[in-house]
Amino acid sequence: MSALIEIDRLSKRFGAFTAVDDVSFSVAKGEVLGFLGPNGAGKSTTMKMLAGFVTPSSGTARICGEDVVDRPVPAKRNLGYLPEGAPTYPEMTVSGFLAFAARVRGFRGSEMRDRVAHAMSLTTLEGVRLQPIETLSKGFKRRVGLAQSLLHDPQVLVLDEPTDGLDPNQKHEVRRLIEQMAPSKAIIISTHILEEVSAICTRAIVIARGKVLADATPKELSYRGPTLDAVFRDLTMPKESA
Ligand SMILES: Nc1ncnc2c1ncn2[C@@H]1O[C@H](COP(=O)(O)OP(=O)(O)OP(=O)(O)O)[C@@H](O)[C@H]1O
Repeated sequence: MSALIEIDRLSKRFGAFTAVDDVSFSVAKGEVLGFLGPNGAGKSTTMKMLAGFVTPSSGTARICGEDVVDRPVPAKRNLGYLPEGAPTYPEMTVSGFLAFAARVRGFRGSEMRDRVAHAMSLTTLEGVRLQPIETLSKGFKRRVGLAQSLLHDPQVLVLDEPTDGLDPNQKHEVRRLIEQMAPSKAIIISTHILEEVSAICTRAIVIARGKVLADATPKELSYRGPTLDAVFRDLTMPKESA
C-alpha cells in the first residue's frame, strides 16, 4: 500500500530565511506521525504547505497521490486540516460554522445536517452548538476546528497542535478519537507534549531549524537517552562549538 502523504525535498524560504529545509517523509494508512520540534522549527509551515495554504519554494507534497500545488482540489478532497489557533468567523455559531464548512465541501440537505451532527458528536460539541464561536473557551474553539476537519471523513488528517489549550479530560478524549480514527487514515499531529507522542503516535519526526533530525518510532527515540525529554533536548539544542 503506497503512502497517503508523500513529501519530497520540500523547502520554504521567506526572503533570505529558510523556514523548511529539504524535508522528505511519507505517511502510510494506519500511521500517526508525531511532528516535534522547538518553537519556530518549521512544523506549522510544513503543515501549511501540505494543506495548500503556503506555496513551497521547492519540492513537492502529495495527498493520496495528488500534488497539492498542481491538483489542489482533488488533494484537498482527501484532506482534513486543523490549522493552529482558533477557527475564523468568530461571530458564527458552532453549528452555523460547521454547516457553512460542510456546504463548502459540497454537502447539502440531510447529508449536510447528518455530517455536522456526527462531527459535533465526535468532538462533544452538542452542548454549545448554538453559541457564537467567539464566546467559547480556548479548548472548545480548538474542538470546533477539529470538527471542521472531520466533516468529510478524509483519508488524511493534518492536525496542528490538536490538544493545545484542552484540559486533561478533553486531551484524553481527543487522543482517544485520534486512536479510533487511526486504522483507516494517515494522520500527522504536531505537538509540544512528548508524552502525547508516546501515547498515540506510531512514529515521530523531530525537526529543528527547518531540518529533519530524527525519524523513528517513539520507542526507538526513547532508547537514545534517559527520557524522551532528554533525547528531544539533545537533538534540538544548538551545540556549542568547541
Ligand atoms: N509568513 C512568514 N514570513 C516570514 N517568516 C515566517 C512566516 N511564517 C513563518 N515564518 C518563520 O518560519 C519559522 C518557522 O515557523 P513555524 O510556524 O513553521 O514554526 P513551528 O515549528 O510551527 O513553531 P511553533 O512550535 O512555535 O508553532 C519561524 O522562524 C517563523 O517566524
